Amino acid sequence: MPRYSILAGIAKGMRLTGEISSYLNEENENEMNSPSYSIGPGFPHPQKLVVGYALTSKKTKSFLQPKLQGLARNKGIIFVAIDQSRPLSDQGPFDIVLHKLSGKEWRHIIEDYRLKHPEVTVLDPPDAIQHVHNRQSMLQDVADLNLSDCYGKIGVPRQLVVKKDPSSIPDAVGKAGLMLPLVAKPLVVDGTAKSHQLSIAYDQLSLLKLEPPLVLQEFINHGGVIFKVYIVGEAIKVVRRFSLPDIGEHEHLCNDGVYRFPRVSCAAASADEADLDPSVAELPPRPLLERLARELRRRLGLRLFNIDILREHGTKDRFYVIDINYFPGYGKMPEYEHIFIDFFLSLVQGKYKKRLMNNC
Ligand SMILES: Nc1ncnc2c1ncn2[C@@H]1O[C@H](COP(=O)(O)OP(=O)(O)OP(=O)(O)O)[C@@H](O)[C@H]1O
Ligand SMILES: O=P(O)(O)O[C@H]1[C@H](OP(=O)(O)O)[C@@H](OP(=O)(O)O)[C@@H](O)[C@@H](O)[C@@H]1OP(=O)(O)O
Ligand SMILES: [Mg+2]
Ligand SMILES: [Mg+2]
Repeated sequence: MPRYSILAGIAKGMRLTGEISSYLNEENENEMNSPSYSIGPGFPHPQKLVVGYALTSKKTKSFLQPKLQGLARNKGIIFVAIDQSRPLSDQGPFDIVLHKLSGKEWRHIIEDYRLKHPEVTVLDPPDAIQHVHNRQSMLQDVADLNLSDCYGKIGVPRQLVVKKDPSSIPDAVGKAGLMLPLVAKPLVVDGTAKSHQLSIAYDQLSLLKLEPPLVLQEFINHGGVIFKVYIVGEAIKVVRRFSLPDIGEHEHLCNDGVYRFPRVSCAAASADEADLDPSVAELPPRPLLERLARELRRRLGLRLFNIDILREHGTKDRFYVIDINYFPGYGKMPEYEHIFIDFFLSLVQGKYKKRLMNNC
């Protein structure tokens, strides 16, 4: 029996008798002794909120930290691992499904599940995730936004997509009017280390050495600090990270070739406490981020993502979005545990209210 038909049943005055425990597989049975959550005033019956998750082991470790699990348990939220070797519909029932796995097969499984179980909140829809797995389409929605007069200007760097034939790159770069140096990024982000292998091309000749399919993006000097804007539903949290240093005239002239660079901004070390030039360190204006997050949530159809933003060095309010990631490393986001718990509760409260309205 789907959990939400139970909610609707309760709303109509039915009593709940031990049905929930049959939902939980054995390994979670002792969770039944933990507290339950109440989904709102006038709704006294306690419930368990079950979050099924299908994540890589790396993600499970970084996201499902003991503190999150403990706080969640106290609020009546339990996490249940999805067994990928068994049909998804035979598992649960879940209130929420969290997932980040690569491959077509998983996409089909989760899409099929969404269609068959509209009562379950799947975070997030596979098509919406696919959209941000391509470095061209991921930034298109930002480019389409006209956020030029919202406490600052926000756009995307000029960029060019090269699908094949590296010999055509210098010409294409010239025609598109892109200025060197350029950041070369694999077109598709598929969760592999290779899809995060970026390089800088300093001169025309080195463009021939690049391996399409890729995106060539103008390098934006930003004072070595990047802003990572984490979004969890309605919540927004910004952190500073160290990034690449500026490329001045001198560095540009003295370098040639293609330089691979490491995943500098992914490192856990935060730049939040560093002694930085205030004009570089100042966070982007809150109203700008709120507007951007709201628009992107709607346009992308995602609730769990982050946005990488650069401030052009020497400007106060010229910002560039350079990357959008689905279900990023939230474990590094301060207070992520409370933010997620509130988010999960808000999702079921929202659903419950909707059900009540429909039943009235
Ligand atoms: N256009 C740019 N101008 C200047 N620096 C850039 C630019 N694009 C990327 N960088 C630098 O390279 C880093 C990685 O770029 P990007 O975020 O696009 O790659 P990614 O592989 O998607 O990384 P992530 O681990 O965040 O998913 C950025 O954090 C930033 O330091
Ligand atoms: O490795 P971390 O935990 O930090 O998380 C990174 C995450 O890897 P994971 O999903 O395998 O965990 C990456 O996902 P893929 O593109 O490779 O799918 C991407 O979202 C990065 O931007 C995240 O770093 P952050 O932007 O938060 O610094
Ligand atoms: Mg990034
Ligand atoms: Mg990325």
